[in-house]
Amino acid sequence: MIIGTRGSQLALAQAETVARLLKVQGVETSLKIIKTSGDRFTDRPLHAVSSGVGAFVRELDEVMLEGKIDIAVHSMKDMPTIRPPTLPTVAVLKRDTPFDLLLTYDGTPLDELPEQSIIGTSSLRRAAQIKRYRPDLVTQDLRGNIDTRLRKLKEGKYDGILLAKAGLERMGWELEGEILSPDFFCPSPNQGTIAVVTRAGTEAEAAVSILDHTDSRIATEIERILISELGGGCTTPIGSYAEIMPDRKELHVRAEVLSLDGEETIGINEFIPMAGGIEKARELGSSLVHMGGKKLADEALLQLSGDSCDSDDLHE
Ligand SMILES: NCc1[nH]cc(CCC(=O)O)c1CC(=O)O
Repeated sequence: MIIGTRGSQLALAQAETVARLLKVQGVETSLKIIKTSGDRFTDRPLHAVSSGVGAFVRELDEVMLEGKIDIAVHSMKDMPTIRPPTLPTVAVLKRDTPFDLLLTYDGTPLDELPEQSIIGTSSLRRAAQIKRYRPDLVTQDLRGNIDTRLRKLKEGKYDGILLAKAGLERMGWELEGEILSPDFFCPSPNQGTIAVVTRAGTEAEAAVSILDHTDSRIATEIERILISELGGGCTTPIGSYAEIMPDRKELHVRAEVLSLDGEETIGINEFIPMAGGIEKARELGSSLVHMGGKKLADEALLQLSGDSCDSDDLHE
C-alpha cells in the first residue's frame, strides 16, 4: 500500500510512524511524496494560499481519489472541518503532547523575557495569546518548516519562537523549552494528533482502522464541535482543547476566540460528563456564539482582508 505524504521533515516523520505501526500489523507500505500548495508558496501568508482552505490537505485528497495513493497521513489540526465523505479519517492515533512550546534564544523563561523581546510565530492564535499574556512583547511573523524556524532562532533573529511540542517530539529533537499551560495558551483544536485517511471501502481502510485510538478520537471530535459554530473555522485566533479525566467519567474542555491583539477573549472552561459529552459540547459551542465569539472571529477575519478561511493554525 502506498502512503502519500508531504515532503517536510515533520510530514515524513509522521508518515514513517504510520508505516511502522502498520508493519507491526503485517502491512507493508511505501512512501510517496506529494507537493502541496501550502509547501510551494512559502513566501506569502498561508491564509492567502490555496484560498487558505486545507492548503496542506486538499492535494493529498486529490491524488488519493485518483487512486495514486492508498493512505494519507495528516496533522489532524491542519484538516478542515468539512471532509469529502468518501475519504474518512479511519484512524486517529494516540495523541502526542498537545501543548505549545516556547523556545528562547538564551533559555530565558516567558515571565522573565525583557520588554520588547521579539517572539516569532505566524499562528494568529499564538500571537494573540502571547500578546494577552505579555502585552509588552512584540510578535513577528515566522513561517517555514520546523527546521527553518529553529535556524532563524539560532541566527538571533528572534528572542523566542513558538511551536507545537508534538512537532519536535516527532522529529526526535529533545530541545529545552518551556511548555505553555493550556490555561493561558489553549492549543489549536486537534494539535498533537495524527489522522490517517483512506478511501472508504478499501483494503487500506480495513488495515488502518486497527490504529484508531478511542480516547484521542473522542477528545479531538469534541474539540472540533466546540468551535464548529464559530464560522466554518477560519484563520482566526481560536483555541480548543479537550482532556479526558483519568476516571474517564469527565472531560475538561476549554475553547476560546481572541481578538488579533489579544485584548479580548471569549471562552469556556468547564468539566462535562463523558456520557452525553458530544451533546454538551454542542451546547457549549452554541454558547460561545451567543457570548459573542462568532462576532469576534468575524472581526478578526475582516481585519485579515477576508480572503481566507480555515480551521486552525494552518499558517505554520
Ligand atoms: N500548522 C503546521 C503544523 N501542523 C502540525 C504541527 C505540529 C504537530 C501537531 O500539532 O500535530 C505543525 C507545526 C506547529 O504548529 O508548530
